[in-house]
This record gives sequence, structure tokens and C-alpha cells, in this order.
Amino acid sequence: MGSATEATKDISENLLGDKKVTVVFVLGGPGSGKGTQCANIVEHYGFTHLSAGDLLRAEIKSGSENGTMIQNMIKEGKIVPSEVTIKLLQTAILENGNDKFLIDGFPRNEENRAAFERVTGIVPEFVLFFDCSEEEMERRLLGRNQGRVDDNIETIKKRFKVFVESSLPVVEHYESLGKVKRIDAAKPIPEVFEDIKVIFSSLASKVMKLVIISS
Ligand SMILES: Nc1ncnc2c1ncn2[C@@H]1O[C@H](COP(=O)(O)OP(=O)(O)OP(=O)(O)O)[C@@H](O)[C@H]1O
Ligand SMILES: Nc1ccn([C@H]2C[C@H](O)[C@@H](COP(=O)(O)O)O2)c(=O)n1
Ligand SMILES: [Mg+2]
Repeated sequence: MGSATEATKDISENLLGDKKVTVVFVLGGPGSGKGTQCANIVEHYGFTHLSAGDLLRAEIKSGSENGTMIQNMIKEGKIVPSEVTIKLLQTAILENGNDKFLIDGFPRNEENRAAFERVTGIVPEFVLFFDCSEEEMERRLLGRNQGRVDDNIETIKKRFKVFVESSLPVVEHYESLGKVKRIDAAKPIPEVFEDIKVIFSSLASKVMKLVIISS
């Protein structure tokens, strides 16, 4: 891989073409339930779920030249350089026929946020933020049992630290823009989804009104 500047230039040359998309960023600590609830939102509201973590894990499996670097960073709970993750997100958006995306686990830090905005021009509709205590998230991660290399107590502690130091400031940034919809993610799964439904049903009726007005 070349320098960050070269890689960013490469992305910006492709951008998203003419594709117009609606994006919701889904943020929250490790184990707060983002992936679980994204599956529910996909089923009920027709969004496509793009998990940055899943895309990075697929990149490792594909045998890509960045695979070893990504694997090492995930094991250490560190955040992979933005140009790598943005390229994966950009390709996933362009290859998909849908125009509504839940981007889960991204932006994870200020570098992710600024680079994504710069190279794609996408401003999120809103940020769905999963609020949950570390104690509860730790319990969930240790019980997840999906064979993830980062679901061990040592890496979990590092991921919590990165979340507080690097990811929460991104949430605060969007909060200052009035774009954060905060969910109490400590509740049981069906109750969390009931709260999410209120938000997405209101988005769906807002879109319907716009369609009626413009037609
Ligand atoms: N509200 C909930 N109550 C109890 N368990 C939950 C809840 N939501 C999710 N879980 C469970 O917690 C674990 C972590 O959930 P999930 O994978 O959705 O979290 P995540 O936010 O995507 O985590 P990561 O950032 O590590 O990918 C899973 O085993 C899931 O079944
Ligand atoms: N924007 C991102 C998203 C994820 N990663 C890496 C680092 C995370 O600990 C790991 C797992 O992500 P998750 O599945 O928990 O969302 O993937 C990253 O570097 N940058
Ligand atoms: Mg997840």
C-alpha cells in the first residue's frame, strides 16, 4: 500500500459516481448490540447493513495484501487506517443496488470521520448511538462465542479504551450537530428494537411526505 495521501487520492478519484445514498451511522461500544439490531432494521426497513468490522474480517479471509496488517490491528483492538476501510465501504456501496445503508462501527475515530466526509461527500441522515455500560458489554462479548480473535478479556479492555478515547469524540461531534439518536442499549433485545422502530418509522414517514410533496 502507498502513502495515506496516495491512497486517499485514489479513493477520491472514484468517489461514489452519481450514486445518491441515505446513510445512517450505527455507533456504540463493542458488544452494545449494533450488529444484532442492524439485522432487525434491515428486515423491517429495507436498509442494507454494512459492518466495517465484517468488511475488514472478509478482507483478511480473502487473502488480500492488507490481510496481515488488518488481522494484527484487530487483535490489538486498534483502528485500521481510514483509506483501507473507506475503500471497502465505497466498493460495498457501489456494488449494491440499494440506496439506503446502515454503516455499523464506522466512523470509529476522527480520522475515519473526516476522511469519509472528504472523499465521499456523504453526510449521515443521523447517528444511531447504542448506550450501554462496559460491565454489560463485557458480559455480552465474553458470551458471544463467534470465534472472534478480539473477544478475549485482554483485547476487550483495549477496545473499550479506544472506544472512550477515539470513538466517543465522534459521537460528541455529531451531537453538536444535533444528529445523534441515543438508544438505551442495556435493555433486552426486543425492547431495544421497539425504541429503534420509533426512529425508523418516523424517518420512513418523512421520506413518504417528501415523495408526495415532490410528485
Ligand atoms: N440487548 C441485548 N441484550 C442482551 N444481549 C444482547 C443484546 N444485544 C445483543 N446481545 C448479544 O450480545 C452480543 C454482542 O452483540 P452484537 O454482536 O450485536 O454487538 P456489536 O455492537 O455489533 O459488537 P461489536 O462492536 O463487537 O461488533 C451477541 O452475542 C448478542 O446476541
Ligand atoms: N471503522 C473501523 C471498524 C472496525 N475496525 C476494526 C477494529 C475493531 O476492533 C474491529 C472489529 O470491529 P467491530 O466488528 O467490533 O465493529 O475492526 C476498524 O479498524 N475500523
Ligand atoms: Mg458488530
